[in-house]
Amino acid sequence: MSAGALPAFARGTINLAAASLGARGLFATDEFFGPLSRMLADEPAVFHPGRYDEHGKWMDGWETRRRRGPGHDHAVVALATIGHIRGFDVDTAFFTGNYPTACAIEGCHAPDGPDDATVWTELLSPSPLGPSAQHFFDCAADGLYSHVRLRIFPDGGVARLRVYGVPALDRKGRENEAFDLASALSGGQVIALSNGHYGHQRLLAPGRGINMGDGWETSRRREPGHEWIVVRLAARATVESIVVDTAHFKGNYPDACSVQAADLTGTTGDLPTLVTAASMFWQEILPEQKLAADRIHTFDGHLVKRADAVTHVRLNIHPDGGISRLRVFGRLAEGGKT
Ligand SMILES: NC(=O)NC(NC(N)=O)C(=O)[O-]
Repeated sequence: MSAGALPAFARGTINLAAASLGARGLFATDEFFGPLSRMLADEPAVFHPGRYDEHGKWMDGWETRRRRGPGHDHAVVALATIGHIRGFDVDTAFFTGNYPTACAIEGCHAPDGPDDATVWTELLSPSPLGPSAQHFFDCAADGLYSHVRLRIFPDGGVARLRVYGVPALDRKGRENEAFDLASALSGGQVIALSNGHYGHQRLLAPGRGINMGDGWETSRRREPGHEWIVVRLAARATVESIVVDTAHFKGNYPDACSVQAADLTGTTGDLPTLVTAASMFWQEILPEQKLAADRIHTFDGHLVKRADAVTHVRLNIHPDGGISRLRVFGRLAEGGKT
């Protein structure tokens, strides 16, 4: 596998253990050399050869002290949202003389947090780890998980733990209310786009962008036309309002935006390829609207045309630029699992 490439099990998933999505370290048996929170950072781990702190060598990850007796270390992570788990990346980047020799992972479904009575299910049996490398493990477990417990044998450092999974949409209590169906935490997902030169991964993330790198930004368009991005909603829904946030995009916010939508229930085949060709003809639900720099734009009832229930939306930006967040508020419709 080439550097940066992800295994097949990660396709269509998000990292449920990403701090930027809301995952948190809840407990660790020891954090002497490196706090658990560092293991959940989004950015790839780095190494600073001359950097030491009062505990020893500064390492970019969770690192426990050397054990001098029996036992092993473990840590509990609250996932960003409850989901189905497809696999893991246990990354020991830069841990060369202090990586654990093996790890194991368990999961539980405890929306209010695990306690002594919590039942943990083994998701990864003890598996060997090596120095400074990503270790991908697929996970065939059924069920929904809110937390994982990482065991390391006997001690040592893990630069990053990534838990690849698919968020489970919580429909309870939502039958009669509008909510953001594009949210990555509900299962909204970008499936195709015309240009993502400076990234697009955070377009559907929770919260506001912290800087210009926290959103979708295209390169400068040097020919006629415009850029677009297609989002699969968390479920089939009727759209009521749309929020387009240009936070931090000041010299490069798009001049205008528009939104189209379609119901692709029952469509089979390679959806990213299909929508690339077909989405330009989808029904327009928001006609072209002027945008402003660094601002939340809310387009509601009188602008958003009430379409039938849809499963996908296409945000067009004219002609190019950056959008920090897209939110698509709607109500659940019958059937049509996307
Ligand atoms: N050079 C080290 O990293 N040593 C120790 N770890 C840290 N972070 O200082 C250790 O004992 O594993």
